[in-house]
Amino acid sequence: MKEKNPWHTPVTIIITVIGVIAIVALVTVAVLQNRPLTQKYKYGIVLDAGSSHTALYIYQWPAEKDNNTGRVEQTHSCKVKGPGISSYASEPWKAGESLKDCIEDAKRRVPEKRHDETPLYLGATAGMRLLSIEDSSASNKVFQAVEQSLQKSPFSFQGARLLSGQEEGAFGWVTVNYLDDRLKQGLETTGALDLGGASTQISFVSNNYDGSESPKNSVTFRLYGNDYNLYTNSFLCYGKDQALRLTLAQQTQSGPRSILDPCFHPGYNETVTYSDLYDSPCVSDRKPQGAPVTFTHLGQGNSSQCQDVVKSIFNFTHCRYTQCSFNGVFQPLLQGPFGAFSAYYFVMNFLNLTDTSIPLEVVRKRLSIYCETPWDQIKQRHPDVKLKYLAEYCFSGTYILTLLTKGYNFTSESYPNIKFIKKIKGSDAGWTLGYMLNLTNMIPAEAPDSPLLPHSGYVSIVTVITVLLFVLLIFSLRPFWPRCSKQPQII
Ligand SMILES: Nc1nc2c(ncn2[C@@H]2O[C@H](COP(=O)(O)OP(=O)(O)OP(=O)(O)O)[C@@H](O)[C@H]2O)c(=O)[nH]1
Repeated sequence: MKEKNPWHTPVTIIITVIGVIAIVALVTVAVLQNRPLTQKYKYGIVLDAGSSHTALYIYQWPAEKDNNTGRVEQTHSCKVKGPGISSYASEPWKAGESLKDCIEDAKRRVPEKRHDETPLYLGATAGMRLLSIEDSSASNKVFQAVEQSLQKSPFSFQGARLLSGQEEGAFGWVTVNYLDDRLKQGLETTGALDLGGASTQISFVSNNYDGSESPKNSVTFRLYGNDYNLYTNSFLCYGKDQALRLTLAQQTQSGPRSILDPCFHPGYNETVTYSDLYDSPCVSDRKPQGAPVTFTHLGQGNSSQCQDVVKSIFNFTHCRYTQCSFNGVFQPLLQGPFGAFSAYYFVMNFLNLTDTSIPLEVVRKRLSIYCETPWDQIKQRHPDVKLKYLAEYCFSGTYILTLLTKGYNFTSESYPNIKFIKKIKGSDAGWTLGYMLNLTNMIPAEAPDSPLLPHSGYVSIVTVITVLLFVLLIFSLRPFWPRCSKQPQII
């Protein structure tokens, strides 16, 4: 006598096997079909041809996600050796040559098969703005030389052009807010403070600015379905190197043989050529007549006098708007947090003053102690720092505080809203990323449709439904289940 197990009928076995195969097939298809493609990247390269130097930035983003925010990141940067391209006005070909090492570097960093589809841009800022004012033919020749050089690269060269101060300010603002993921989420935006060598930019959104007062300061954007009315202004000649020229020009108007500069350390002593100092459109019209060839630049290290001489390069006397920053330029009320980058960061970081929760008065006191320190001691303390940078930190720190408080009207209350930053999530703060995002149309005007479910959600739902179907199938086979009767089936 043998007990017959109903599960062993051929029909049940076949249905069970098919059921199991179906489940495995369904889950496999769900996983494979919806698996993110093996990550392929696209690349973009931007050259920032600044007044003091040129830098190359490489960006990358997942190939199938061009339109999504927060996905473009800087993977590498290369500092071009030598000065900015505007310094090659008398030998333009050298401007093109100077870029070659960084282009070679980029060729190694970007996968070879992506070279020809990688856009390459060069944007020139205040140094070239000044050169084009001074000598437009020389500036054109420099642009031609860099274009010729970049056309020879394997990348897809999209041209070299001069950015307006407004573009520089606005793209810096886009970069900061893109990297902070504020645009896509429609969050309150961060203002951008950029201090270059030859110009400085301030850009922010203010509720009391709709662009009607001083329309030249207005830039409007529609990004991810949100409208922004941005206030931006670029001050040519108020980057830190040109501002230093302005203060030195102020102190040498009578054509002296030596000056005792309160913004340089006691014991500092350098010979400066008048023609070098006045070789910039920012000061050239003020060159004193009959001055000797050189003057001796002596340091005094007197912070309050330094503040006075720095203040004197700003004009606060006329304002034809409801309110102004300086030099008669309109500025609405400051609003929200601010990111301050480029030289703001280099200088305040060196001076150990990036913490804006330190009261402004304490910051001033610390800077004044630093300025009063003799030059020999400063050099001993910082043997590895480039002497040119080292000599100027007292001036630069004083200039930054004066620009922020007297120029832009930051107060003890609003100063903590400033954050001195170099990078955000690994990418340098600056105009280059915003410029590339704009030219590659990577920030859509309207919010992109997001997928209904993430990949993992989709796989989980298919798995749950499949398991439910299997359980149903098992229940539908109830007639074949072994009965719970005590009577074994007799064959
Ligand atoms: N201390 C210090 N200063 C730096 C460093 N790199 C650049 N600078 C100086 O900081 C200032 C601003 O530099 P950048 O932001 O590169 O300015 P830029 O692009 O040359 O100038 P613009 O054309 O006006 O935008 C210049 O005076 C530079 O000489 C650094 O690593 N340390």
